[in-house]
Amino acid sequence: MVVAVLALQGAFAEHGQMLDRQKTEHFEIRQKKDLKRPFDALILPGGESTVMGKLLRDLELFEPIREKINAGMPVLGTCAGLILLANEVEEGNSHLGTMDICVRRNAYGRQLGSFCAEEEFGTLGKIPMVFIRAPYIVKTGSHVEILAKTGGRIVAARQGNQLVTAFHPELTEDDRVIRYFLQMAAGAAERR
Ligand SMILES: NC(=O)CC[C@H](N)C(=O)O
Repeated sequence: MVVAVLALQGAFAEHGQMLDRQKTEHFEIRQKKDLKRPFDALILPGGESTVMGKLLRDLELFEPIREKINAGMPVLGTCAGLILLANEVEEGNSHLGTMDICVRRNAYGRQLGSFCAEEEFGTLGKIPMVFIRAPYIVKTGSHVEILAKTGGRIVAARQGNQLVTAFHPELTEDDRVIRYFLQMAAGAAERR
């Protein structure tokens, strides 16, 4: 299993460290030629979705990455990565738009911009969740499975090969979310 981490901006290094802890091979995608190297799964990290969206387009990574995801490449989008995957962004433009969700950016206001919570995640039990100027999901399409909520708001979901979290699993020691994603990716690799 080889995981590619989009490394244009934001918290990509932390994802690399998390993958190291899982003893999973990984490399960074910074430019178009990096996409030539084979990989089995992709991580879109947290950061600033507007900046990442612009860089994806400027560096001509946008279309090839969108095509890979639409063709079934397992992808984990955390925070800004979630926003990049959403097909609807309230009061803004969507980016890759491969996932049938509508998101609200910076959704908790300035005061509550960053906070921690502990909530049930699918069948994994209670997961510690770190939110940093996080979005939440306001609407999901019929093929989207809701995996976690905090304060009644959707903060994790899955649609087939796409897994998104509004929080940052890479910033805690708890490895259950990344293990869930790696299993999802291993299942997809088996089916190929
Ligand atoms: N920690 C994050 O990734 C924050 C997301 C950021 N507020 C955005 O809108 O892109």
